[in-house]
Amino acid sequence: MAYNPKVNGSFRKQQQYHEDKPKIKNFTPRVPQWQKIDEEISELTAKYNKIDPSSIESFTDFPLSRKTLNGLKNCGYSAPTDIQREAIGVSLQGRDVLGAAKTGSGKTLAFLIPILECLYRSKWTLNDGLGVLIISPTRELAYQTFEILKKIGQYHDFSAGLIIGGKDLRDERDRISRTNIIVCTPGRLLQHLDETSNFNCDNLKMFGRINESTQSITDFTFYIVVSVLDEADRILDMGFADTMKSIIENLPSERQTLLFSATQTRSVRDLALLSLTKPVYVSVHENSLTSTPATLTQSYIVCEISQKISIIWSFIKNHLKSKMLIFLQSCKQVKYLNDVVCKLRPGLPVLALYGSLNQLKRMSVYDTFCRKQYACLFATDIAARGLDFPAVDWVIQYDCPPDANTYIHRVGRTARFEKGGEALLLLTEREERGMIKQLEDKKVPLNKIEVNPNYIHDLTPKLQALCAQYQELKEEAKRAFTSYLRSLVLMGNRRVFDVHSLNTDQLALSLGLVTTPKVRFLKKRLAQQEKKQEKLTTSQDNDHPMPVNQRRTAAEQISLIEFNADEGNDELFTIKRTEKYDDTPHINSAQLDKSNDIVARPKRDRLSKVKLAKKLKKKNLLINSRVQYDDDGNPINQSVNESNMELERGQSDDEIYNVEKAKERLRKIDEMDKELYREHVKQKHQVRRIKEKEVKRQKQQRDKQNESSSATDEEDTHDTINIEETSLENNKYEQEESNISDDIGFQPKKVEIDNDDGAERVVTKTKLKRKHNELLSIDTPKSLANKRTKKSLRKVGNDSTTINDDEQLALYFLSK
Ligand SMILES: Nc1ncnc2c1ncn2[C@@H]1O[C@H](COP(=O)(O)OP(=O)(O)OP(=O)(O)O)[C@@H](O)[C@H]1O
Repeated sequence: MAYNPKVNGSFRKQQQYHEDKPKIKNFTPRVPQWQKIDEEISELTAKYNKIDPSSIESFTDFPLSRKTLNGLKNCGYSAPTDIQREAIGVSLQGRDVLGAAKTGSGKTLAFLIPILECLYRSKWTLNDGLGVLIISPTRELAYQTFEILKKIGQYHDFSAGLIIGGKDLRDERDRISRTNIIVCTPGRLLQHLDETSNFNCDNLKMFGRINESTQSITDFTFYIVVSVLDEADRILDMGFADTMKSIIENLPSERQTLLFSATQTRSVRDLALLSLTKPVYVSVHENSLTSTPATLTQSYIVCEISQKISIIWSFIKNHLKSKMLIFLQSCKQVKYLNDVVCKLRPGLPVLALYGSLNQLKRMSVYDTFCRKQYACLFATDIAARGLDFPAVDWVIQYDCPPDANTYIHRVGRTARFEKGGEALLLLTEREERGMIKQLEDKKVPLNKIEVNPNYIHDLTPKLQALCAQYQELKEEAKRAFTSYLRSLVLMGNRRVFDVHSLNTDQLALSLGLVTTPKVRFLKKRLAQQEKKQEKLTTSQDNDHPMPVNQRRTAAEQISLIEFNADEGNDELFTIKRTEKYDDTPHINSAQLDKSNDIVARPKRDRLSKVKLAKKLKKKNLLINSRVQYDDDGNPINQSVNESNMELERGQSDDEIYNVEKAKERLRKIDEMDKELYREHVKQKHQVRRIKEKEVKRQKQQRDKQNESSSATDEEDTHDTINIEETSLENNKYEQEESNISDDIGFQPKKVEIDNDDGAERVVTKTKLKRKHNELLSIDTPKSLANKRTKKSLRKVGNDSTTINDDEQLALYFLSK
């Protein structure tokens, strides 16, 4: 082998290297991953009880897992906000939490961080199924929360799913049982709980609670769920309360519950519904001078209702370099204003977000508005809570909010996380009187401003022209008009919202409608109120005769009735939302620990069916009686009803409600029915036989006449053929009739020959049927007896008499 200095040289070097190194290497075994995780978990849990919120400056000061800290760092979150500092510690300790902080203060992370930690600590895997439920009031908010969860939880191995309406249910069903964290809306969650067979919350396994004696997390044997209610007060509001109740029934009783909102609920009823265990109330801005962000400038304008649309149009035209969110009360108003403003081309992107929009469109509008620098978004209250649209400059409330809480959430879409923003509220005079007081009570600082009339561009003529040009737009305007009035009626607070004080003609005109649409529900409502007022006056006159000067005026009484509607007396409409914050008892922080003792209000007993039936019977009302009528409007089957009554009469309650007796009674009625039916069939056959005989006889007569006559001209032959065909058809038709068809759309003609003058008459199937029914309806015992006698007479008589008798009998029946 030839010498290669390069190779040989390097070989020598290698040899030298190996000779220098010690021959036996010290082997230190690698620590397995699971052991590292175990060590980290025990290290973290040991620190939970030592968390001191006041000393925390960065997220790394919390005992959080490396994966969570990395996720937070990646998203640019380093220092916690006030609510995060206060709430994360207690949540990690396994306590139920009621978290309250101003809008845009970072409540979302305050519950997302503990839930990730809690799953990590219990070594949750994909196979363990559902561990955490996050419930949001709107689809957009659920979507937004899901997106943040994905970002901060990117280093964890948990599965998360977004369960909201408007998405493919089957797809959700397939994956739901394998999902660890579900972010959902209440309705859709309940649908899955009801319909998805492999989805239940029974075997939710979660981290342990604080051990009462040692004050440390030692007990890992509990099976519990962490449920998070974002915008808790809204979710527990009247619209969702029933759904939430059903959801909570499906959750295990051992669970940790976190509730967050800018306007936190402390109503006893809500807390009883959730059955919280010694909840901790975390409110970081309770002592703040205002309940809205300090960086938010708020003002309001008082104007006529008819001026609103022109003011908004002028505002948009003057703020083309802004991002604005305009709130309206109903979907139809949003749709109309959006369409109108789009048609008028203001010079910036115009969007609309409302509940009746399809899900894909909703998502795309949400994304578009997030991305745009300058845009105008018309929206209903689905955009009022929790949505974190970046850099919104203006929030305008075109319609007065239903209550102060809704106001706070609406304006909270701007001035988020220490950024600036402005809010403008449009009010009518009446709304100003009622609403401003409420807002002041809630610590909302507002300035009244005047609008320079020179800046208002009157939009009415343009709208009228548009409505005249586009029929569809006109219809939309009508719908917007009606839905606004309806929304006013549905508002709980009658001191602020009075539909009858509105000038509806002016409102319609301002929307571009020349004539005011008729609103039936308003008329009905007025009539109801008048009735009530009359009753009130008469009862006052009768019960408490009062001097005239002390009696209430009609207007006062109407408003009194309206206020009564606040208490749920409104019969025509149901109140959508009540101001429960004012009328339900509240619970303070000190009392929260005792909230377990709260007892749900007992339900009123309902009348059972038997009790109801007995009550009706006492009043001599016949239960489930039905009277049927024939074509001429005469009652039929009366005999059965009567016999029912006969049977029931004279029996004691025990006999009537005895099942065996009832069965016996039904059997008797059945027998009677069968007997009647047999009689009917007999009559039917009898009549058909008579008719056949009659036709046969007529044919024979004609044959005889034909034979005897010498006339053989074509016309006569033709006639005969016609008649023969007709009679054949008659037979055919009778065959059909005997089958009693229900096909009323098809009416074959029947030619009937008048016995007196031999003329042909066209009879429709309906007429025939009626006649047939008439024949069948001869079911009185007397007529039956007559028929039987005639039949027996025919039997004993000779042939010729039989024919005559039959003919007479047939005529008798036909003339009936
Ligand atoms: N620790 C933090 N550091 C920096 N930014 C944060 C922090 N926490 C939250 N934010 C930002 O603050 C903004 C508002 O947060 P979030 O939506 O959680 O507020 P919120 O209190 O839930 O508001 P709302 O009451 O309207 O629901 C978001 O843009 C979020 O990214």
